[in-house]
Amino acid sequence: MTQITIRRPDDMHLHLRDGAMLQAVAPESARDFARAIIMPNLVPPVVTGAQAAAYRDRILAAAPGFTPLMTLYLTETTDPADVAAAAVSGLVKAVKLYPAGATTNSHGGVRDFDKVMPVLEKMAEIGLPLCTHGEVTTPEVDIFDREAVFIDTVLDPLRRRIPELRVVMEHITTEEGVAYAGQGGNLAATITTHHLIINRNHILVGGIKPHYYCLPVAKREKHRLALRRAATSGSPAYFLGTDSAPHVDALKEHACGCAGCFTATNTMPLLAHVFEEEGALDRLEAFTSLNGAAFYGLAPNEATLTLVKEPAPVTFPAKIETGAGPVTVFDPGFPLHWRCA
Ligand SMILES: NC(=O)N[C@@H](CC(=O)O)C(=O)O
Ligand SMILES: [Zn+2]
Ligand SMILES: [Zn+2]
Repeated sequence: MTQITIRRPDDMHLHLRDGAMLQAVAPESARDFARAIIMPNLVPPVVTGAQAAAYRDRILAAAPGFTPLMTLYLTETTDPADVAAAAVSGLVKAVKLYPAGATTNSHGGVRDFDKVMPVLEKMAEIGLPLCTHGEVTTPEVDIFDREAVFIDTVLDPLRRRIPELRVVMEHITTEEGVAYAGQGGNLAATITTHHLIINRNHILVGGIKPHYYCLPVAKREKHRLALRRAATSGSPAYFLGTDSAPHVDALKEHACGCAGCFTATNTMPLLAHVFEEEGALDRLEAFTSLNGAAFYGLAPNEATLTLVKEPAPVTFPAKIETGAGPVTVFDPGFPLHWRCA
């Protein structure tokens, strides 16, 4: 097949940042995607409905025609009434849980779950999903085990406490995550583009590759293969959340480099490549354009996106320029023949 047309995709986990970075990266997503669940880990974070409304306006100004689906950053002092009002008005589509210290700008996140129970109970009542960065921060737990330990010691107990809570396990990276999310029902998971392509060897073999470093960190090959089976299965429990997370090169190529891969520019061609490799191009649309919308109770987009396979490799810019400095575009390390028409 040399061409495929699908419903216009949605990115159910996206970092757009703010200011000059927002101006540069928002059009990169808007080119191919209709909507995105917008992560709230700004500095300072998007905590209140009023902050989400103001951030939404800044995104719309940077990418007219793109539909940002806003989220709130859960803190131990989040007001359940403010969350409920922002959800009922249609402004906010989810609340994001960052265990304190787990990832970029997560220091204001949750330490004591007892303190957020009233918010979570309210969310369960009104059907507002909780998106989780699913890694424990316990220093003793190995970084490659932090997702699996989170599922056993945080997520599963939480879901037993509030069975009605709708949960999206964000950016799963392990076969444990695939299996747990596969229970479906009020549970689902996003999978990133880059975790379908790289394993931990890509980060570490032959020299450290800072642009492949993200959180949760890529795992062993068997986990990448489990993610590929899940993403291409067609199961409604799995959908695309790119976690495209721009950091300027100066902060990636650094003695203590930031976590995040920037995939907004070439995600759809990369996914066409992956799904073609798996013999599952007919299930690309479910992953990128149907399953996530269904979980969030949204109609799929009416507009379409056509992907074309070229005989010769297609090139993408190695970097995009932003007012804050250059940002390196994710390089899969293989020739890519797909492009968006
Ligand atoms: N994924 C990442 O490695 N980084 C994200 C944060 C996150 O999604 O955990 C970021 O905001 O930079
Ligand atoms: Zn995260
Ligand atoms: Zn993220």
